[in-house]
Amino acid sequence: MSTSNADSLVLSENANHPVNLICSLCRNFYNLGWVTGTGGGISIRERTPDHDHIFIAPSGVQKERLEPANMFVMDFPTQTYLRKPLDLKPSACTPLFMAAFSKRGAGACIHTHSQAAVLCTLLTRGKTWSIANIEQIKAIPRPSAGGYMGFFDTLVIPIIENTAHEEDLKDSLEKAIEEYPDTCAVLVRRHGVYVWGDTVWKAKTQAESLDYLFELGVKMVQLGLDPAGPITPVEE
Ligand SMILES: CSCCC(=O)C(=O)COP(=O)(O)O
Ligand SMILES: [Zn+2]
Repeated sequence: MSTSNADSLVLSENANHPVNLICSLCRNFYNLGWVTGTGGGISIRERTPDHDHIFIAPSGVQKERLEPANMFVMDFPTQTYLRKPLDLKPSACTPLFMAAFSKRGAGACIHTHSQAAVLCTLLTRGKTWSIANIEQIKAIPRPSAGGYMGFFDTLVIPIIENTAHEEDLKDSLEKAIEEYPDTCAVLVRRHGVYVWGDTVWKAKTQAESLDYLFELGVKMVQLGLDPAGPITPVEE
């Protein structure tokens, strides 16, 4: 069987090729309850000395059943599609993924519909969600200091309001990215979260750590504890 130039962009035996990673990670995310019922997904940017490509899954498909042949490939510098599967549309999250690539130089961006993320947005009517003094915060980067957050730091994640259509979140997500220069994530009220990282593995670690913190934060509120409150002194 002959293969077109465009198909060669998505055909690889390498498990770490972006299209293969999108398929395997989406199955992983599905099992975590992050991308059920077609919601959520991931986009990966591949920068080499020869090219700068964005790999995007199709819209409205069950993300745990993706195959490499379903993938869109965009040339990042010209923002034109190099590969467009017939009868499919690129993810509605594409403008949001592009914001993370353009404004943060991200290597991957993950969007989840995790219930823990959604619950955190419902526990406040404010524009941020916070948690403090939890070990897992140390997995979250703080680019302004050139490293990672510390145990005694307060993690603040901006929350934007949901819109009728995913793509209409772009302007408010970009605004949140600018207003919170240290953040690696933006929560979307009643919807989920976007998390990005310098590499696909950093994006995954950060998404897992944040989801752990979201779930913990929800449980703390259920127990009457303030996730962003001070450490209660222990008895001497
Ligand atoms: C029930 S999912 C609604 C759309 C959405 O929020 C989402 O994250 C999935 O968008 P896509 O276009 O990638 O299917
Ligand atoms: Zn979504």
